[in-house]
Amino acid sequence: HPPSTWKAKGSTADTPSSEGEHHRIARDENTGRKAADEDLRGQLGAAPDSGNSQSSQPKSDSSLSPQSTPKATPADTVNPLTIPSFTLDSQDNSDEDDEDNMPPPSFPALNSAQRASASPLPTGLPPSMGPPQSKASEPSQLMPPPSRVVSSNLRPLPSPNRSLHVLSTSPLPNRGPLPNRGPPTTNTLSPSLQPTLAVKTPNARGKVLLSPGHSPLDWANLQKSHSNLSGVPSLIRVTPSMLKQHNGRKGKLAWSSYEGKVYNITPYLPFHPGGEGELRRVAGKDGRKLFMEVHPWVNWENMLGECVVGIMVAEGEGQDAGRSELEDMD
Ligand code: HEM
Repeated sequence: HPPSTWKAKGSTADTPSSEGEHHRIARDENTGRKAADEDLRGQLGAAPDSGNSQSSQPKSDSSLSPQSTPKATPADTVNPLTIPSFTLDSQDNSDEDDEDNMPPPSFPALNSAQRASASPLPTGLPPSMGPPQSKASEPSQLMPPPSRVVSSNLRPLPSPNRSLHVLSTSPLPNRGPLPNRGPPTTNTLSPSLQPTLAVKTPNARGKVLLSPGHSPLDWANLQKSHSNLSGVPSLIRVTPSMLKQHNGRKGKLAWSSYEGKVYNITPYLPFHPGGEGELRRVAGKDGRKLFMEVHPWVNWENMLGECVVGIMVAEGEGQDAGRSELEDMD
């Protein structure tokens, strides 16, 4: 800034302006008009008469040319229009004038979020549906790529024993309910449907362990062999007493009747998925009711097709009676 002495000289006190306050301050800071003139002479090349620190400041200002600086001349000959104003107020006023001449600032600002959201997106979508392009362009705002699947991070597959255990404890689909072998917890079933006896499960898994070579497939293959599994040379007529005698005990065969047909269940005992003990319960008697309570979906005709002994007849009409009748006919 120019020294305050320039203000005192350039804009005289008789100039009515808002700079009067500054001029008074300038005069107060200096010793008077004489001292100010001495400073100006020093600036114009005249011999300085003192080492005043304030007089040296204008020398350092390269913008001040002695030829263009009118302040060395008497104040009455100076054209006020050519005198630049160095006061702070003048400088501020000039800036304000420049700002006044500038167009008003845009509102919202050209780079504001309001303007960005109000302007249509290049995709033509409404702003609410458009992707946050400005944010998406920043790498920090992008979704992280999916982590690579490493085999070591995967859970180990269940062991074969574990998978078998799960399968055994859950009901198989489309196979109907499992038999209730324990004591009844509820009394919702009719008395006829409730099991009369509690059946022990052969193992903790609730699945009967069949001996090797006695799987359902083994039984199917045995039936396909068309070997006579009935234990009789030909179909016979079976009386109720005859059926009762074949109860599978003490080395006797196990017969069971189903809807008028008599089957030799003896060879099927080790193949029965429900266990030999379960199947023995119907030995020597009609097993249809118990059979249907446990697994009505099982086709006993196909399962025991090669085990047919004969047909149920009334007492006194059994094989012996029939044979005698045939003998009588002969
Ligand atoms: C001769 C007559 C019978 C035949 C041909 C027979 C056949 C079968 C067959 C094929 C299965 C397997 C069913 C499946 O997996 O869906 C089975 C399971 C079963 N059977 Fe029999 N059965 C007979 C009699 C009986 C009787 C009288 C009882 C009980 C008193 C019984 C109790 C069971 C039980 C509890 C199962 C379920 C085994 C399991 O799911 O682990 N079965 N039977």
